[in-house]
Amino acid sequence: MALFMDTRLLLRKLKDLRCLTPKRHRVKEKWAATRPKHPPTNLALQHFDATYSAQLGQMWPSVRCALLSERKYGALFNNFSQDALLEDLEAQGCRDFISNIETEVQPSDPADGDAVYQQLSALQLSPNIRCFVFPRGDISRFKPARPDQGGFLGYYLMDAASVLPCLALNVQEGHSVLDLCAAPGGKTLALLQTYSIGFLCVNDSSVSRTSRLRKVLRSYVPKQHLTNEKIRISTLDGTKWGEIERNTFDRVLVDVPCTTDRHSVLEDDNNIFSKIRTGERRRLPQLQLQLLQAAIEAACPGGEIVYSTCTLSQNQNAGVVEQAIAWAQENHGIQLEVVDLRPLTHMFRNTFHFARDLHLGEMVVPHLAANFGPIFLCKLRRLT
Ligand SMILES: C[S@@+](CC[C@H](N)C(=O)[O-])C[C@H]1O[C@@H](n2cnc3c(N)ncnc32)[C@H](O)[C@@H]1O
Repeated sequence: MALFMDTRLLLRKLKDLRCLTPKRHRVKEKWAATRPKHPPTNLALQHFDATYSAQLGQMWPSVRCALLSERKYGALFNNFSQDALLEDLEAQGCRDFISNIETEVQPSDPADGDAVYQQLSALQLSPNIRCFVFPRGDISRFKPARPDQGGFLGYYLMDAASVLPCLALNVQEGHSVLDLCAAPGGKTLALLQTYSIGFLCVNDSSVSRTSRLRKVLRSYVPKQHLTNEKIRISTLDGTKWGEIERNTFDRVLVDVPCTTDRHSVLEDDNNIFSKIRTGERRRLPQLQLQLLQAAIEAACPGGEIVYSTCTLSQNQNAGVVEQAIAWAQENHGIQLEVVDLRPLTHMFRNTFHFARDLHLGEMVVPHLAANFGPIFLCKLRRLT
């Protein structure tokens, strides 16, 4: 009997060996017929090779390599969970990169040390946001988070650099905050960790993504923090926000749709470089501009806006911000100042690889030893 089974197994194996099947009898596998001739991931890479080699010069080959390699995650710690996870995470060898800044800030040049420390004390970071990462060069993965006794998950896995726009937003006690493009909700969750927000408006034009966001909030945040007095969730077109609520919010986060560079080179599904989405992709800078304009109008005078993307593209980053600043001045007499985020990048320079000498904003660039990003962020303050 055993001999019979072995023979059958052997025969099946032999059948699998294509080299033994005469060519005329070979059948093309199904995927070969349905796979697009030009997979979107290839188109994305071709596009990036053309634009980023010009934009990033010598840096592009190493950034490209990191972009194509496995990304690193951060575990956004959920302060609403009852689980004693801190020790567990630390025992795994990871650390909270935000509270560990004391050890990171060691100005190599004592001459510029004072200036850096002055800037650091001026930069009040949103309190209570904690995000754990494995050390530089360590590519260990986090286990999926488990629910605590109350059913709340202990951490949310996301690109650790995505926390930077939330930190830069600098939410203070009682602030009213608008998260204009919020789904699936990683940054909303980070903002809620501050416990400081007076009222939070969460919006995303996509109904399906907003339901994911609701699910995320239910899995991490107790009901008493999600009452109508504290939070409002909407599915409006964010570009129209200026027509709904002007001069209202102390803080506005506008984390716009973009070419999501990392996703675009790795996943064919839902890829903005697929042929049928060419028009949508070309219209992105215009949509991003309209969303940033709406965010500027929604902020109150003195209020602050953080614009963020997950692309390296200059057109979708500094290009959009420049146009929005000019538009606000010319059409609404709104004066904006660009807030210097160098203290923030200095603070986290041991965790992330930042682009050097951008003329506007800051950018986390993927790097094999610290494979986070890309994340671009630029902070504006309304002076009028
Ligand atoms: C980069 S994602 C936001 C990610 C989110 N901030 C987070 O941290 O999980 C961009 C979002 O913008 C939304 N979006 C696209 N067009 C929009 C519009 N006109 N108004 C509002 N949201 C829009 C998309 O549905 C998408 O969820």
